[in-house]
Amino acid sequence: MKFAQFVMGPAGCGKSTYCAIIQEHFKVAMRRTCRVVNLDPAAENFAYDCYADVRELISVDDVMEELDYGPNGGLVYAMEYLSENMSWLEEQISDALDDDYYIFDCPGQIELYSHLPVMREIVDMLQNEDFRVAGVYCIDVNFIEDASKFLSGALSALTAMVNLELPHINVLTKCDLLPPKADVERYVDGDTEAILADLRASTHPRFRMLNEALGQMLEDYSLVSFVMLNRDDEDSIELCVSHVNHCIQYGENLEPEGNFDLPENDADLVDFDAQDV
Ligand SMILES: Nc1nc2c(ncn2[C@@H]2O[C@H](COP(=O)(O)OP(=O)(O)OP(=O)(O)O)[C@@H](O)[C@H]2O)c(=O)[nH]1
Repeated sequence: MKFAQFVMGPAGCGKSTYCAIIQEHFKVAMRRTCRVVNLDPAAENFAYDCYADVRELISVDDVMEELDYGPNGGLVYAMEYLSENMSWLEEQISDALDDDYYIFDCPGQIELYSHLPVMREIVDMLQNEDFRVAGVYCIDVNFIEDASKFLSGALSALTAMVNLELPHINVLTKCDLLPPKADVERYVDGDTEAILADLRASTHPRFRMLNEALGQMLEDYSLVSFVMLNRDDEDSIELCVSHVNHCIQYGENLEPEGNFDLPENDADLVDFDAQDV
């Protein structure tokens, strides 16, 4: 069995940064390799060590230049091209061995998860290749400062979850930017009643039944809980990794790999045995 995270979320929510943080955590804290594959043909730059890059197959810039498409049409064209040339991606993962771990950094456009088949096709291919895949949906914590924004974010996460049918984790990114007294606990804890109370106070009464139906649906799908990720807080990174790994059952009984340089000072060693998976 091989393992993978499929990292999704709106443009600019911090997907690539999330991938870099997790790759670094694997390397330093767990001393295991984590290969990150860029699946965004519109990506510009990223901080992780990229194992394979879809832009070697096709980039949105090339599509826009050669076919005179706009950025959104170019992205859809590029992803459909990837779908027709799935052998490229199969080739990139062809040397994956048992217990290998991959992260796929996906494009953000919602239509790829709502009504285009390509992301589902990629997931199906990975599962056929013996990958156990977790869907990781990133939402910028700054965009859930009120209940209606939270509801929009949760519904877009639900779209991806329903479409891909993967074990699913929602991650609130950029928590280092939260002001000290920010009140996001109710969203993190999945307190649907508190969220509905906020919605009742902030939206017109004619939306009351709709809001309550949406709140009920989120509760039914257990979608109102999120893991907070603060890149400056190692405990929060570890918690996030352990949530994701728990849902794909990665890590039990795995030894660290022997090919990492150890820090000179033993005190710098991170206690990877304590990882809570
Ligand atoms: N302070 C802070 N900034 C972050 C964090 N994550 C991302 N950013 C910033 O947010 C911006 C977007 O981050 P990316 O990681 O490129 O986001 P993305 O979702 O991959 O973006 P697209 O690929 O364009 O959809 C960059 O300027 C990052 O430096 C974080 O955890 N903390």
